[in-house]
Amino acid sequence: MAEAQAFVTLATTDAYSMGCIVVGKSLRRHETSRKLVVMVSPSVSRAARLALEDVFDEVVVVDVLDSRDKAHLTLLRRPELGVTFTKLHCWTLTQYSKCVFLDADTLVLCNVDELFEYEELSAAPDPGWPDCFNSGVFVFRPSLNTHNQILEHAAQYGSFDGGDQGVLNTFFSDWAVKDIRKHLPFVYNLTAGAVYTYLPAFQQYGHHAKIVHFLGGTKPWHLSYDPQAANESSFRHSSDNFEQFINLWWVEYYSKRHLDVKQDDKNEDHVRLHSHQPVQQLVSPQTHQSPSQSLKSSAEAHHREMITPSPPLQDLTLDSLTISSSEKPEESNILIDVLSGGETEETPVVSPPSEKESERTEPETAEDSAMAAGEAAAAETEEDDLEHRRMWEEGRADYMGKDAFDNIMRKLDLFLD
Ligand SMILES: O=c1ccn([C@@H]2O[C@H](COP(=O)(O)OP(=O)(O)O[C@H]3O[C@H](CO)[C@@H](O)[C@H](O)[C@H]3O)[C@@H](O)[C@H]2O)c(=O)[nH]1
Ligand SMILES: [Mn+2]
Repeated sequence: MAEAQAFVTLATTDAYSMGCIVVGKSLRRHETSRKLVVMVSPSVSRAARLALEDVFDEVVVVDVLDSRDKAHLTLLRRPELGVTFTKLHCWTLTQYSKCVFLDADTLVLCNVDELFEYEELSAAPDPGWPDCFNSGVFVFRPSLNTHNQILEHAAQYGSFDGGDQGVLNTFFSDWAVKDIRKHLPFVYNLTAGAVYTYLPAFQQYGHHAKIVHFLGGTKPWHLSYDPQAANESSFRHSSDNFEQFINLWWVEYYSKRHLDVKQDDKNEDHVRLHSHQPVQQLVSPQTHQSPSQSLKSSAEAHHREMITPSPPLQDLTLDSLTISSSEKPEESNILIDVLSGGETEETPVVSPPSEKESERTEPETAEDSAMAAGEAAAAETEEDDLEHRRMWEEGRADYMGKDAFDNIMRKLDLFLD
């Protein structure tokens, strides 16, 4: 019997592939010891697949399954979700004994390998109907037998929401009441909707978020940070708490770290910092656009990204920076760099991906950006900084305090001055 375990995600389009990249990178950032698998349909472009291969241990091509259940999908107002039946193919990954499925629109905030201690079918409640589980994060055991049974069940009963979540909830129909151990804590599948409907709970418990799920029609890759809109009270009211996660999503999307630490070739030399590794590049989210404008431009940016897998910025190596790489032998974390003022030798280059090449602002020299970073670092005492870093590494980032969106933005902006 297979012993290996894996995190599994899915993309049937290039846009959802962007999400998978973030799922994979965020799992690697937090040093999962499990394999990473992405299922893709043949409609995913070659460029997108190549980008996925950099992050995932396995890219598995699967056929698209479609519920074609217009009636129910219309009820859900999401005509595109029939294709989520494709998710059911995850049960065919029998080279693994146990897996954790993560939707492509999730972002992992800390190491969540403990999820493998749960049994099939474990999942968190859906915020819309808590007696249903949300199928964006679930623990399962691959089995061709179960796969067949679920497909037969789907053929016979359909899906009450037209997507996989409806099928899975009627198939694992005793989830709500049978075994509380199969209820994942909500922090493993924290959705924006829950923030809006129960803000005090988010303020109380949001610090413990482990996986954020961008459930709904608008995904991070459709959006960009808009500081102007964020200051308008209506916008602020509804979304300022969740907005920071969109920013983190973009930071993760553009981060380059961890691409070369796939489990297979993971060894000490790879994991530790090495002076000839390309310098971490960080591209801040797009700015100065209304959400509707950015919908269009981020699609264009995505297009660019998929055609040219590397970001449209020049690659720097540590050799081109004047700061010594020997001062800090520890692998640094790009988010820590940003949050703590970027005082490490791997000063990230921050530049907004603007529509026109000429609009791009870049630090004049690496020294300039390093100096700005140095000043920012001085504002924080070393002790605070160490504690902050330790908390971050333990996955206890204070997204609503020190690591709040505004602080991240402020520190990102320092690099642009
Ligand atoms: O065109 C698509 C649409 C979806 N997906 C994949 O299917 C997942 C689910 O779709 P998503 O857009 O994330 O759905 P949600 O907005 O999260 O909506 C809910 O409803 C869906 C349908 O039941 C469930 O699959 C979700 O887990 C549940 O959270 C995505 O994350 C992708 O992995 C694709 O690859 N291509
Ligand atoms: Mn989802």
